[in-house]
Amino acid sequence: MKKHIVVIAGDGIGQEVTAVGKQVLDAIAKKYDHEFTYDTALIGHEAIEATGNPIPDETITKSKASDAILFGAVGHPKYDNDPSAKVRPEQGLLGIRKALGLYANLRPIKLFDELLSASSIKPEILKGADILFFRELTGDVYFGERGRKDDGDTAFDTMIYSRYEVERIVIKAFDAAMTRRRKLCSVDKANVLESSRLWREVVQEIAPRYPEVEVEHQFVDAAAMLLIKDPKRFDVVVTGNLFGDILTDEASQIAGSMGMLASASVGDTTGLYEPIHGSAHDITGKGVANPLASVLSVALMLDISFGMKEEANAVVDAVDSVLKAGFRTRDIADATTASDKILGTQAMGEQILQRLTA
Ligand SMILES: NC(=O)C1=CN([C@@H]2O[C@H](COP(=O)(O)OP(=O)(O)OC[C@H]3O[C@@H](n4cnc5c(N)ncnc54)[C@H](O)[C@@H]3O)[C@@H](O)[C@H]2O)C=CC1
Ligand SMILES: CC(C)CC(=O)C(=O)O
Ligand SMILES: [Mg+2]
Repeated sequence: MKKHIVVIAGDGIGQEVTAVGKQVLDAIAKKYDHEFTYDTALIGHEAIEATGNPIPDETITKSKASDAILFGAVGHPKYDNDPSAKVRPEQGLLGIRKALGLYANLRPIKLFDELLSASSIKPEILKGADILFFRELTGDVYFGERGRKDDGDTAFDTMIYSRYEVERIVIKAFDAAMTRRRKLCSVDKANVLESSRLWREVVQEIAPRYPEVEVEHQFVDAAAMLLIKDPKRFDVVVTGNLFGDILTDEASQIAGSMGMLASASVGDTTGLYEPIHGSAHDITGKGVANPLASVLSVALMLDISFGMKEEANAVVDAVDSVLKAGFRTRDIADATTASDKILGTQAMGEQILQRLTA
């Protein structure tokens, strides 16, 4: 099969982990006789440095022409410590999501058994946890009106949702629940927020179309607690942009590390595949970042955008095999991991590639 992929590695460890993801794509193309062609594009801090714009038009044009996008991360400490900066790397990521209409962000939380002891949660609580988050990605407080008033001493961000925005993500989540354990948890803050009351209303309206799906509503504060107390109670979770952003970083601890969580952002056109983590300034350039979230993002691309189930499974199996062999990056190593099995980013990638080329 012929596919055209745009690689947008971005900032910080985005560069390091995406290099491994790209090698995995190459290995899959070779093993299964596919023709993957590539283009690269700028985003975030590196795009600001080169063009003054965190999301150059060229990046959008190339992305629109792609079959899929492999994305790394954006962010730079310079901006994190300068609240007054008007042009910011994160605008690049928000901008590409909006421009491509990528309204549904799928974040699977799946624990590899080998990592049971890598999490700070007790193994008996974790074992068997398997959650699929649907995070709405192009609305909410990230895209609502924001600004300052009273000579800059008052600031506001608007949490805003329209009915159609809620409907389309909720339908996707129900459809996914039908292919899984048929449980859907909708997370909101409807006891306080009007946008959440609209959200809950829409879920209640759509639910009768899926009589086989058991629906529950949780307030976001309680959902945050239940995720750690009893992660196995969740199957599909659907929520807004802000709540989904926060809850999935929390849920990464169910999978052992931020470095393990992949995501797929889909809408009506191309798909964008990225780790859920950011540019991780604290480890950038050290060669220790876990590349498995990028590798697993490639698996999601193969499956969701290209319909290559066998290839996707081969990538997930390679990750499983590497973990079974005891290899770990620093973030998923525990006290029992032998020091010679703790690998850097590229060495971990090599282990994956060895299995895909065997
Ligand atoms: N999707 C994106 O591009 C995102 C970008 N950001 C940006 O990234 C920058 C850093 O933000 P943080 O809050 O520190 O979030 P972060 O996700 O970059 O890092 C959080 C913690 O997880 C660790 N971590 C993340 N990915 C890892 C990996 N692959 N392997 C091992 N450890 C890993 C980091 O070392 C850090 O201790 C900021 O500028 C922020 O705006 C943050 C989140 C998402
Ligand atoms: C720029 C942020 C919205 C990125 C982020 O934290 C995420 O998408 O998870
Ligand atoms: Mg996030």
